[in-house]
Amino acid sequence: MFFAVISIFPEMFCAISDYGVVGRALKNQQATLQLINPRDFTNDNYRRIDERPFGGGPGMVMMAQPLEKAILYAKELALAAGCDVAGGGCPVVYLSPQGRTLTESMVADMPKLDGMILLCGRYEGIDERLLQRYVELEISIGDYVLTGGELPAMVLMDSVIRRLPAVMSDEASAQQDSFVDGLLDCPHYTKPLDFHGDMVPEVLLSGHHANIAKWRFLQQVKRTQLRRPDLWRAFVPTKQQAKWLKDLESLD
Ligand SMILES: NC(=O)c1ccc(N[C@@H]2CC[C@@H](O)C2)nc1
Repeated sequence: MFFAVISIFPEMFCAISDYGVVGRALKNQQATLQLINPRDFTNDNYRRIDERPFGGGPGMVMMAQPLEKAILYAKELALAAGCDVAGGGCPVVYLSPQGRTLTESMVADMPKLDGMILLCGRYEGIDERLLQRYVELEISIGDYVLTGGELPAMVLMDSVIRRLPAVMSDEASAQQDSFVDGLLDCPHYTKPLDFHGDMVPEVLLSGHHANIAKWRFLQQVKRTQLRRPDLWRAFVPTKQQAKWLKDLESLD
């Protein structure tokens, strides 16, 4: 999957390109990451990419022209990478608090894309005319304001790349399925068996996989009911899960 990032701080992205599952996926070319700095598309000696806002007010606004050139260059790279740019296979995505809040179900659909061009703003934001002309999808990672779109862009890429078929291991994808059906995750345990007298739940040591699956599911249910009643109300159990739910009162 192709990713192009437009940012005045491209160095920030080593936080995902140099570590862990995502770093490995990029190294193995299971996903590609092109970093594009709008400053390289300026014509003046100061490489200006921001200006004072019309109408006054605090701060600076990112100018349309350097970003437009950077977006057009990103589209060329996407084309060269085989993305169906004209057919919407590689949307320009703007990260902002005004966007649609990112959810796992949105993430689940993204690997179907050929790629994404992620536009990261700084200062007070980006000239509205650039956004209206080029942005196809506006995404927020939550209802709070950050100093830039880079961290949201990395959150988005991490959530998508980890779900690419070649990246996710088998047992993780099974786990992913249970999680993505709208329940919170179950508790996890590993060595040592005894942590300050806190022991690992017996069922997890039993080797009885059906009982373990049932216990984990009921733990997810309990946790979701307690912490996210909104998710619980929307949850639709499978036939097997519905059977397990009948035993909920027997949960330890
Ligand atoms: N919640 C979010 O996903 C989010 C995204 C971007 C952001 N800040 C940038 C800086 C200027 C403007 O481009 C928007 N804050 C919060």
